[in-house]
Amino acid sequence: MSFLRLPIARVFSRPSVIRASCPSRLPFAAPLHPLRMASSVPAPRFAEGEDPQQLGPDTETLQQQGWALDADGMGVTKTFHFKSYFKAVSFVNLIAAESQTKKHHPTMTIRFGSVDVHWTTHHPRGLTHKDISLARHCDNGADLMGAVESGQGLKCGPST
Ligand SMILES: C[C@H](O)[C@H](O)[C@H]1CNC2=NC(N)=NC(=O)C2=N1
Repeated sequence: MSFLRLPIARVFSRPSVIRASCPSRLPFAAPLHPLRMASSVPAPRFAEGEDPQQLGPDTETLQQQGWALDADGMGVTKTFHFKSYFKAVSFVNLIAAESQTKKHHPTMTIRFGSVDVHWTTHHPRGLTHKDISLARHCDNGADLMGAVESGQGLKCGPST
């Protein structure tokens, strides 16, 4: 079978598009590759109308920048670390302003010295170019706000 000749990483990262025309199959619309069935490695699942040829490589680049794909492949998350609570909140405000402009809003969790950002698209369901582009905006904004490596962020107790 031809897929057996593909490198494992390529097989596992092959993206798929969710077919909104068949809602009863959601969220399991993407055909699972036999090798991925036994694996927990997620693959991106793009919303109807998105271009997987374009967004597949873009998503891989985001993953290389520290963004993690949700288990269902329909969202991306990253934690940004800061040396002060004020910087963390300022970063959130920066993202909030762009979100308002683009009419696309992340889920953000502010901690003492870090912010978790999660992007997904609800309508149409799945990963879209908006998620990808705003995730990139977060990376740029984090640089602007002086984000640091995880070990260097402000900490307050073991769970923060
Ligand atoms: C009408 C309005 O633009 C939509 O409801 C927007 C609002 N913000 C949103 N944000 C996100 N993350 N996903 C959406 O699908 C979404 N939809």
